[in-house]
Amino acid sequence: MNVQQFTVIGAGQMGSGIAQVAAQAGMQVKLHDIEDAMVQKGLKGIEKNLTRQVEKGRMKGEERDGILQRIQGTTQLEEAAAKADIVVEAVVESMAVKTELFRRLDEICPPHTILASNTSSLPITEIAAVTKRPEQVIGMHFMNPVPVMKLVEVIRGLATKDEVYLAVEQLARKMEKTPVEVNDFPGFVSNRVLMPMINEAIYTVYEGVAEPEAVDQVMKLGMNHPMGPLQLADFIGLDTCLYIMETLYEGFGDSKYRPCPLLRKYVKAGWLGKKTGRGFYSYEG
Ligand SMILES: CC(=O)CC(=O)SCCNC(=O)CCNC(=O)[C@H](O)C(C)(C)COP(=O)(O)OP(=O)(O)OC[C@H]1O[C@@H](n2cnc3c(N)ncnc32)[C@H](O)[C@@H]1OP(=O)(O)O
Ligand SMILES: NC(=O)C1=CN([C@@H]2O[C@H](COP(=O)(O)OP(=O)(O)OC[C@H]3O[C@@H](n4cnc5c(N)ncnc54)[C@H](OP(=O)(O)O)[C@@H]3O)[C@@H](O)[C@H]2O)C=CC1
Repeated sequence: MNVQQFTVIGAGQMGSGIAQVAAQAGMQVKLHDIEDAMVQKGLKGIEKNLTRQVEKGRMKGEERDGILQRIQGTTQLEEAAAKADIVVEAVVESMAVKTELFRRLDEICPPHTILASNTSSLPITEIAAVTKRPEQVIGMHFMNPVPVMKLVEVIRGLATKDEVYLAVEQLARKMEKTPVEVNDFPGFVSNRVLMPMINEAIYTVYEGVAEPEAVDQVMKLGMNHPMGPLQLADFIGLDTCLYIMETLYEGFGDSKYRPCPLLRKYVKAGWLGKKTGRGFYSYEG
C-alpha cells in the first residue's frame, strides 16, 4: 500500500508519538483532537523530541523542519479523514467513544481507507462491527514511548482481510517498527501479560507489603526492568491501566483480573499519573 496521507485521531501521548514516527517515515500526517489545546500540546511534544535529536547531533535542523512541516494539526474530523489512506485511532480507551468515532470515520473516509485502532485491550472485532468495512479494520498497537519502542502488535479482527494485514505489517516496517501478529482476545498479548503484573504491584502497596519506591526497586534491581511497575503505571496513565484491567475482567470473567481498589481510588481522585502530575509518585514542579 502506498500511503500518501496518514491520519491520527487523538493527540495525547500515543497519538502524538504515532504522528511523529509516521512523519519521520516520510508520510503526510494529519493529527486530530477534539481540543485545539491538545493538538498544540501534541505538536509541541513532537517538536521537543525532534529538537533533542538535533541537539544530540543525530538529525539535521532541516530534517527536523521537514518532518514538522509534514504534520498538520486539526480539530475538524472531516478535514483530517476525508483523504486518508490509513487512519490510526488513539483516543481514550473506551468502547463507546471508539465505536462512535469509527462509525463517523466509516462515513467520512474513502472506500479504500484502512481504519486502525491503537487500543490497548478492546476487541477489534467489536469496533469493526459498527462499520460497513469490517474487513478493513485492524489493531495497530504501538508501545509507549512510541519513538523509542520497537514493537507494534498487529491484531486481526474476525473479518480482517489478509491484504489489509499485510499492508499494515509493511507500514509498521516502514515506520521502523517490528510488527508481531496476534489474535483478537482481550488485552491481546502485551497487556494480558503486563497489566496483571502492574495490578499485582498495586495490590502489594494496597496491602501494605511495601512502599511504591520499594516495589519498583525490587523489580528494577531484581528483575532488570527499566522502570518499576508503579512508575510504568504512572507513565502509561492510571486511567488507561484501569480500563485495561476492566476489559480483561469483563472479557474473561475471571476474578484473577479484578482491578485493585487502590487503582480505582486514584483514578476517581484524578490521580492519573505523569499526565496529571500525580499518581503513585508526584511530578509537580
Ligand atoms: C499500555 C500499553 O498498551 C502498551 C504499552 O505501551 S506498555 C509500556 C511499554 N513501555 C515500557 O515498558 C517502557 C519502559 N521504560 C523504558 O524502556 C525506559 O525507561 C525508557 C525508554 C522510557 C527511558 O529510558 P531511560 O534509559 O530510562 O531514560 P533516557 O536515557 O532518558 O531515555 C532513553 C532514550 O529514550 C528517549 N526517550 C525517553 N522518553 C521518551 C519519550 N517520552 N518520547 C521520546 N523519546 C523518549 C530519550 O530521548 C533517550 O534517547 P537517546 O538514547 O536516543 O538519547
Ligand atoms: N498510554 C499508553 O502507554 C498506551 C496507550 N495506548 C492506547 O492508546 C489510546 C490513547 O492513549 P493515550 O495517548 O495514553 O491517552 P491520552 O489521554 O494521552 O490521549 C487521548 C487523547 O484523545 C483525545 N480524545 C478523546 N476522545 C476523542 C475523540 N472522540 N476524538 C478525538 N480525540 C479524542 C483526548 O482529548 P481529551 O483529553 O480532551 O479528552 C486526548 O487528547 C488508548 O486507547 C490507550 O489504551 C496504547 C499503547 C500504550
